[in-house]
Amino acid sequence: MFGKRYRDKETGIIYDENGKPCKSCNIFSSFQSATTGMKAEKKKEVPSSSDLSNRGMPESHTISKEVPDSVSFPRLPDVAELGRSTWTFLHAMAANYPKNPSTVEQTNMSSFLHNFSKFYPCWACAEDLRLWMARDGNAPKVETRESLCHWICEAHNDVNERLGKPVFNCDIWAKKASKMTDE
Ligand SMILES: Cc1cc2nc3c(=O)[nH]c(=O)nc-3n(C[C@H](O)[C@H](O)[C@H](O)COP(=O)(O)OP(=O)(O)OC[C@H]3O[C@@H](n4cnc5c(N)ncnc54)[C@H](O)[C@@H]3O)c2cc1C
Repeated sequence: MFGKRYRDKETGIIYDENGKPCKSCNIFSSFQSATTGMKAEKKKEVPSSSDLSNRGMPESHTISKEVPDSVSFPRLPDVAELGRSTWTFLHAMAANYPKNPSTVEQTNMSSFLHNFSKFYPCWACAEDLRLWMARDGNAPKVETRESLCHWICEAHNDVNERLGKPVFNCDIWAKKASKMTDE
C-alpha cells in the first residue's frame, strides 16, 4: 500500500508512505523480519483492565496485588541520560519530518521547539538553549526535513562546544539524516 502510512493489523508492523517499515515506529526485530520477508510474530492482545479481574479464575491464576521485585520503579534521569535520550528523539524526529512540510506543519514544529525549550527538564540546559535560539540566525529552521536536521545538529553542536566535546559537520549530517527513512 504505497503513498499512505499504515499499520498492518495482522503483523503489527507499521509502514511509511514509501511502503517500507517505519524505522522509528517498530521494534528492531520486527523490522528485520519484515525486511527479510519473514512473517513477524503477531502481537499478543493486551487484556483490558476489566479482563484483569480475578473473577472466575482458579486460585493459582489470581493476580497478585504486590509489585514484583523485578519491576524497576520510575526515577528521574541524570543530565547525561536525559540528554542522550533527548538527542536521540530530536534527531529521529527531524529525520522523520516531512521533506516538504505544509505551512501548518512548519508552524507546529516551530511551536513545539519553542515550547520544548521552555519545558526541557534540565532547566539550566533549557535556559542556555533559549539563549542560543534567540541569537541571530538560530531560530528553528523548519522549512524542509533537511533544514530541520541541520538545525537540530547545530543546536547539539552548541552544547557539545560548551561541554568540550567534538562537533559534527552539520552539512554532511543533515544530508545523511534526511535520507535515513529512504534507506
Ligand atoms: C537541549 C539540551 C541541552 C543540554 N545542555 C546541557 C548542559 O548545559 N550541560 C550538560 O552537562 N549537558 C547538557 N545536555 C546533555 C548533553 O548534551 C549530552 O547529552 C550528555 O552530556 C551525554 O553526552 P554523550 O557524550 O553521551 O553524547 P550526546 O551529546 O548525548 O550525543 C549522543 C550521540 O549523538 C551523536 N552526536 C553528537 N553530536 C551530534 C550532532 N551535532 N549532530 C548529530 N549527532 C550528534 C554522537 O554520536 C553521540 O554519541 C543537554 C542536552 C540537551 C538535549
